[in-house]
Amino acid sequence: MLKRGFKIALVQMKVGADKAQNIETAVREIHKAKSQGAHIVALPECFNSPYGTSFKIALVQMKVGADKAQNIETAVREIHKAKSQGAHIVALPECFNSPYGTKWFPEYAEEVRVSGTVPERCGGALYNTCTVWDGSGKLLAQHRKMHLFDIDIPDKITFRESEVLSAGDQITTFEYQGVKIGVGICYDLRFSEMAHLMAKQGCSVLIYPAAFNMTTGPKHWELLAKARANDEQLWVALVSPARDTEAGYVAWGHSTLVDPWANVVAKLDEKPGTLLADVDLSIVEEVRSQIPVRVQRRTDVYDTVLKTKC
Ligand SMILES: NC(=O)CC(=O)C(=O)O
Repeated sequence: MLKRGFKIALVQMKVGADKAQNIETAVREIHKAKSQGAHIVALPECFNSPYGTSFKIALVQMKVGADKAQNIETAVREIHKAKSQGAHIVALPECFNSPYGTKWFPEYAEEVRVSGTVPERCGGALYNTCTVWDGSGKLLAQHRKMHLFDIDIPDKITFRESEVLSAGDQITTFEYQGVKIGVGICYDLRFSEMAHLMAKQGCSVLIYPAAFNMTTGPKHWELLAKARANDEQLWVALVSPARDTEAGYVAWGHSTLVDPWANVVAKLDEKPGTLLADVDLSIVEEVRSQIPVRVQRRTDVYDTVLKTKC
């Protein structure tokens, strides 16, 4: 029957935020086209997802103070603002509800799951935990900081999260509207193995709520974001609290978005503000196909393996 020609149907359908609705529309149109004699039916690119190849991310670099209710109010206001400006994903800084410091974590810890990154109390233990939620209030992911920030730089900064916090032991990734995203918290950024395992699980974007300081921030913040982006050929977003020079722990600020070529595409200074930018996922494929290190690894000689189950 196809020898002398055939009927093709090109379905120009509406693609919205509701994945199930998109699939229902596609199936209905396929059946309709078939009943009208179509031999081949084609759907648009990313017919199940509104992003196409890009989405908008908002990194909320907010002022975090001692007033927990005020911190939460600021976060909620900034989330609404970012959404009204078209953001699909909004990220808050590490410990957005609490001053960053081991003496504060027990007081500010939450037993119920709270969005963003907060000190979490679970039974007798405290964690530094990030949860991710979709627009309908469904929990998509929960990450407990896996690498605790225990450092000692004489005359500069000594910090020992392990005095009060327990470490998580899970790699955390989630899928939102067809995009696989990995989450790490602050010191986790320093561990290339963790980023590599998230990339191996299919991530195109890594988001790190973080709070580097005035010693490590200028030295390593941007360097590490670029390193992870370059190593794994994906997007890296770092979101910090704004700098408060009166605080016990002074955050570096400079929330940053780096593309898979390791270009810094957007960066804030130290003041409160929201970085709103497009994340173009086609660049992930571009870099990975042009510099194909992912398929050139000598996994016959070495490997990075996950030892806990996700
Ligand atoms: N605060 C952190 O967890 C990490 C940090 O400041 C650093 O690695 O430097």
